[in-house]
Amino acid sequence: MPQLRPAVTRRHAPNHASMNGESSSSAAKKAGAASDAPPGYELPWVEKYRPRFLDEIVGNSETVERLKIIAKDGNMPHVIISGMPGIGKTTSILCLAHELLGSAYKEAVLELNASDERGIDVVRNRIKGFAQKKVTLPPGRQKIVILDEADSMTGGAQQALRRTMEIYSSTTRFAFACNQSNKIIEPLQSRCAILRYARLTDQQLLKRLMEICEAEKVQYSDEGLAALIFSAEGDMRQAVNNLQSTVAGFGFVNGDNVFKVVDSPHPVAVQAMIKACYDGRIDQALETLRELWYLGSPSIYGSVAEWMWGRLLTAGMRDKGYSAVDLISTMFRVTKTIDTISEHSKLEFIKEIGFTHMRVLEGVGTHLQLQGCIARLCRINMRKPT
Ligand SMILES: Nc1ncnc2c1ncn2[C@@H]1O[C@H](COP(=O)(O)OP(=O)(O)OP(=O)(O)O)[C@@H](O)[C@H]1O
Repeated sequence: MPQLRPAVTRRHAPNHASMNGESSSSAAKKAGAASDAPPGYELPWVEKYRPRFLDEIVGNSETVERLKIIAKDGNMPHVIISGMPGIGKTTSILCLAHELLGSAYKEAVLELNASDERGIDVVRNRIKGFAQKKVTLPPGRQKIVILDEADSMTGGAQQALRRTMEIYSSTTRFAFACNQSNKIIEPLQSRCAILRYARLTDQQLLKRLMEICEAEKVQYSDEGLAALIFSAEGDMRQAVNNLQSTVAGFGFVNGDNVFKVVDSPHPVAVQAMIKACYDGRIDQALETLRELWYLGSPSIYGSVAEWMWGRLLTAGMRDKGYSAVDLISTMFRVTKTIDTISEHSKLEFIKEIGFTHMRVLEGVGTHLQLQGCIARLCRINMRKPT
């Protein structure tokens, strides 16, 4: 992952488009921007830059190659695409359907997602009705039923699909997108080709973000892009949404602005805390923790009144108030990326942070819990007294 560098290289995204004599709209097209929005209406960038062709999909290249072959040859099998949110599963299915069906898309595709009713009645009526419908298609092409977020369909509705998928398979194919393929019942899984999408790498996110920055003429720093990538954790939708929110809120994408938008602890502060633990500087580590936690909970003060006083007196000074879950998960992610800690200590740190994370999730998300974690991290590298 690109390291968060304290030195900020301020720059304006070079407008290669205009340098090459291209307009910014053609740069946007290069980044895959959809151009059918009415003038003056700004689409969310995740929609504006949703890939329209399989070629434009970033990452998971082997799986996307398989889809391209299907798009070329036709005769699409029933497919399940599974993976974490925001990595291009739905987009891939939509691109595939467009490439297979072209202008017949509107007539020959039935798209249902979690916002539609998808109980057993919909399977019996709408899906069956669509499967029975006659549509003239090029040879070797079938109608497509796209079931997005299929893992939230009821068991009964999934059971009801079994026969429909078989009876109408000569004219209708099914494409499921889901986060967890194990939530799709076994009989459906066995009827489908299962494709798994992995989370996107930092380089893949970076490349796409830079393309969008160029198309939108966004002002950014390297540190800002690294912060977007860090907070997105491989989720392209999150990265693009956070980019747009930061631009809308601040006009300039740097680390501080991004972390304000995503409202998570600044990794540079958390990194300093972890390094202090590694060096055995417990007072400093606890002080950083206090700054991040401070005023997060009245429990560290004698009474709520005292806590309110504390808030008033120190308002604007150290009002971070991050929750235990935010802090412990950032500690985990930051520890993974610190290069200056030996591999052995890193593993020990991650183990300790993992145990604390578990306790926090069990309900004990107190300041004391995190202080205990810091103390144990400091102990890892301490030499035993001789
Ligand atoms: N691989 C990718 N390449 C380019 N853009 C992507 C990719 N993945 C996601 N995006 C961007 O994120 C948006 C959401 O992607 P998509 O709907 O395909 O996610 P998903 O994997 O189906 O997520 P969910 O599981 O939440 O439905 C797209 O409109 C696009 O802008």
